[in-house]
Amino acid sequence: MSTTVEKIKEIELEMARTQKNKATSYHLGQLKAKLAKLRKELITPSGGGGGAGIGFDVQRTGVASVGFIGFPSVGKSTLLNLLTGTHSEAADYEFTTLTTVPGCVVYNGAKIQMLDLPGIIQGAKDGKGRGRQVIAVAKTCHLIFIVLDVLKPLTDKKIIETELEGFGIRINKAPPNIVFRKKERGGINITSTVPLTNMDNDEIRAVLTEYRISSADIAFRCDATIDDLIDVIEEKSRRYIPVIYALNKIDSVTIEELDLLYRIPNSVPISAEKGWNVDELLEMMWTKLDLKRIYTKPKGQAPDYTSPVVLKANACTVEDFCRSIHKSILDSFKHAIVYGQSVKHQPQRVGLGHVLMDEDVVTIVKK
Ligand SMILES: Nc1nc2c(ncn2[C@@H]2O[C@H](COP(=O)(O)OP(=O)(O)OP(=O)(O)O)[C@@H](O)[C@H]2O)c(=O)[nH]1
Ligand SMILES: [K+]
Ligand SMILES: [Mg+2]
Repeated sequence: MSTTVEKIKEIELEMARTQKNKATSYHLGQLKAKLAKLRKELITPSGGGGGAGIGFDVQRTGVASVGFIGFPSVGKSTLLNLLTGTHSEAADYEFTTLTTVPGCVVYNGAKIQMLDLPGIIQGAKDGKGRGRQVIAVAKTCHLIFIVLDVLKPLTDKKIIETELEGFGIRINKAPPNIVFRKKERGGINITSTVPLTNMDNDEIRAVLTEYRISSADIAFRCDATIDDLIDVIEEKSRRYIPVIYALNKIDSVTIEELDLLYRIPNSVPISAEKGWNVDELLEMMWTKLDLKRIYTKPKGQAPDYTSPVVLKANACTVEDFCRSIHKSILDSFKHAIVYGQSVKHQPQRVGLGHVLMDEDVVTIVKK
């Protein structure tokens, strides 16, 4: 019996050997689905526990978390220490950090947890080093800093992206716009609002057969690839997480080299050791986290701009606002009065379902 890792290697080899054409598309679709299933096997913790493992589970605090991923000695711990004032051992030898080290930064009034992690190496997702535990922690974060050494950013970037991808993390990407509904009967019904140029019916059929799906409605609303389809079928094991590339150690390159680095999308060149350009990194972090600051205004008083209630973009209704203060508020809630971007009239009376925007000012009126 070969191991899961060996089986994956065999399939990857076979895919590399198989030319993509009309005659092979069914076979390739089948291989891709098989690969996705094996990967899932690999990343599902055995023994049923959902935790990442000893030394990797830390108490989670704050409204959002940022995980640090990178090769050994790129400066992850130095960066954590700089941003949060925590002490995580930093040294010039690899694998200095062996567990998750949490720190905390308050930015725009929002408490954000930062998680320094051990370095990963190529093959991490297949169980090399502690890669699987490390990536499992990153998968629970709202944002990932991929920390790269500026002296070799592009090769490292590619390797790390592949490791995260293999673990079901989709970076800087929205979920594919595919509506997938499994049914008891009725066969496969495929519709699309745009021409599908990346896959043919044989490939789709192969994937569905591999997943033993015989009845489903599938509506493609984007020019999806077969990998997108698999992601939608495997929805539960996928996470769509924004990433910032922190290009560290810019104190060791020239201005000309720095200029080139700025062309990498979603990247911020920094020096964790010298504290250079940290403001830009935090600003981009804030943008990517997409948090909403809501200021409370007690009736008849000035708004409190010092300590906003911070909400996530996917949960920022008036109801979410009330809940995050105290759920008992909901019992006596009559309506809310809102000033800010989310309302047309200043102020405007709204109900629990109203969606708030960044820097809105809210007064809760009780029954
Ligand atoms: N020149 C320079 N060196 C840096 C910078 N940031 C970190 N270093 C050095 O790089 C080495 C590794 O730093 P660490 O912070 O331990 O790196 P790490 O990524 O946490 O390493 P592991 O925990 O082993 O994976 C140390 O010698 C740091 O002093 C930087 O901005 N510039
Ligand atoms: K180190
Ligand atoms: Mg470290």
